[in-house]
Amino acid sequence: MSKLPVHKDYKVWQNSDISKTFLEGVRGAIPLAKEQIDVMLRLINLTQPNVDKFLDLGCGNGILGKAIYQNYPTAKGFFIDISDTMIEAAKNTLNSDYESKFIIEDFSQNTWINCIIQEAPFDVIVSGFAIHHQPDHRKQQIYQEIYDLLKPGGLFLNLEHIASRSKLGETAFDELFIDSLYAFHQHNGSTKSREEIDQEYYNRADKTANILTLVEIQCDWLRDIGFGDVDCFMKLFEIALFGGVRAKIS
Ligand SMILES: C[S@@+](CC[C@H](N)C(=O)[O-])C[C@H]1O[C@@H](n2cnc3c(N)ncnc32)[C@H](O)[C@@H]1O
Repeated sequence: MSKLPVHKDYKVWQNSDISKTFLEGVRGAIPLAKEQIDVMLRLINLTQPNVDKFLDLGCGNGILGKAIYQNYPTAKGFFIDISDTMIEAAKNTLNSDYESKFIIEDFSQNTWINCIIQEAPFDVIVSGFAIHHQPDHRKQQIYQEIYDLLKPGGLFLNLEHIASRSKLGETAFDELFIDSLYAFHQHNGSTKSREEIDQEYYNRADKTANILTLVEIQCDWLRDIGFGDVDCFMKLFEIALFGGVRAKIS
């Protein structure tokens, strides 16, 4: 069973042990992680002939932004995260190969905009598994803030942990994730049993910080804000890649 402290909100990520546990023991076990990034890049390629500036919100170690650089190596990337451990990891991931700016900031308050507004507009804004810690009214405000930071025609993609519509979907997701974690840890030489992994999964410190919402509802919020081409582009049980394009004429 996990010995990490239990937090009730997104500030759980400011605990460096929790951030490290995610980076070392969970990120690599996310099912279909490579495919999610491939689909993200495909959508960026289809909508953005050029990417001058992108933002990775709740960047962790910068895995999503790093993928964008593969196709747009001259882009300027901005990486925001509340955790200094994560920002350090992002700096290490990206070295000095690319033009990057790293900002420690909390997007739970609308004042986060002040740290980045002078760099707007962005061609692309991505976020991975970060916004779901906010209550629904704040999620909607964040999506509006993201819309305002995009150029007309700019793309927002959220790779996110979303709610299941059914108990079956929830159970299938949990079982898949535990199998994937078990395989990942075995591959890395761990002797933990599947039951131990199962216990850690259900007792993990950041689980109580999740505020999951159906992807259909979140897509409707994006449409209400004015995003076009809104879609859930990929979904595997409780993992969804969804987003839309800021209207070209406002
Ligand atoms: C599950 S990790 C995902 C990291 C990365 N996006 C990825 O795909 O691997 C969630 C990240 O969101 C960050 N985060 C959560 N709430 C935040 C907030 N209110 N402001 C800024 N960053 C936040 C955490 O510190 C953490 O790095």
